[in-house]
Amino acid sequence: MGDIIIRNLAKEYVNHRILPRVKLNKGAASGDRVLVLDSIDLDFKDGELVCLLGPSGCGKSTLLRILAGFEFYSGFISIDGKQVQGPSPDHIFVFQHNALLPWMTVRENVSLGIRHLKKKQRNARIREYIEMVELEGFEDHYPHHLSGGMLRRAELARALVVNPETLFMDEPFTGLDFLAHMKMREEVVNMHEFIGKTIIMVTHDIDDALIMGDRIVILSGRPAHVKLTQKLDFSRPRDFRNQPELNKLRNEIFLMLGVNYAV
Ligand SMILES: Nc1ncnc2c1ncn2[C@@H]1O[C@H](COP(=O)(O)OP(=O)(O)OP(=O)(O)O)[C@@H](O)[C@H]1O
Repeated sequence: MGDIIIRNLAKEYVNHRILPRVKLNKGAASGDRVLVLDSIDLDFKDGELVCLLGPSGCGKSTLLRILAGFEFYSGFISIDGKQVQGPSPDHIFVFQHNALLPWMTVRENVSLGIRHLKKKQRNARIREYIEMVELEGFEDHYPHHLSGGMLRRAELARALVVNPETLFMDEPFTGLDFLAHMKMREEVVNMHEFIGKTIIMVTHDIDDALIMGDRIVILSGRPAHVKLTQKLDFSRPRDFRNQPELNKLRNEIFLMLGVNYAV
């Protein structure tokens, strides 16, 4: 289960670095406070694929890190009925940039989260997930031998092999070329349909959000509040040319995010 409830969430950073060191030493001030998230209320259903959009620097990654238990916050968040108070093995984070360990092969990287399993069971799981992301034959390769798309797929396998209830993805397609991006997008949608886990994904790409999401959430500029939360009931595979309502929504979202003409 991966129901997520967020109530009255706020996040404030204290930025010490902009104060002169001498002031800090005298203890005259504790730093500038930056309110990043304010009064956020959201509900995500178990198994939903939710895409978070918003202007650069508004706090999308901050919200994702809070959900994954990496940041303190004020307000209330629960996942599957349990209040978020820190990281959990049930909630896996896929980072924006390659986070595979360079001194380990694909197989070793994928096995990281399941080292507690017996060898036979562990090997079967590794095989299953390497097949799922179509990396058969590359098990013994090191990350520097893989293309950008293969690295992202290996990361997905490493995240999924632990069978997490919830997956948090921070711009998972960063750095991929056009074709690899399209392929990965399709793979994540297929994988989501297959495994049915809750996925929360931060993206800059409005098209990714509309093609992939069961729901989109748009945050405002800082301090971010929820500007729009909308369920996407469009059939799949989605196509802007053949689904006029989807295309209309696309134009509205571009406008909402400050772009007058979507191309
Ligand atoms: N550890 C931190 N300390 C202080 N300020 C921070 C910290 N982390 C993030 N911020 C600030 O919080 C704000 C939101 O950052 P965040 O990375 O969440 O935005 P974002 O919407 O994901 O940005 P982008 O779309 O550009 O990746 C930014 O102004 C950033 O400078």
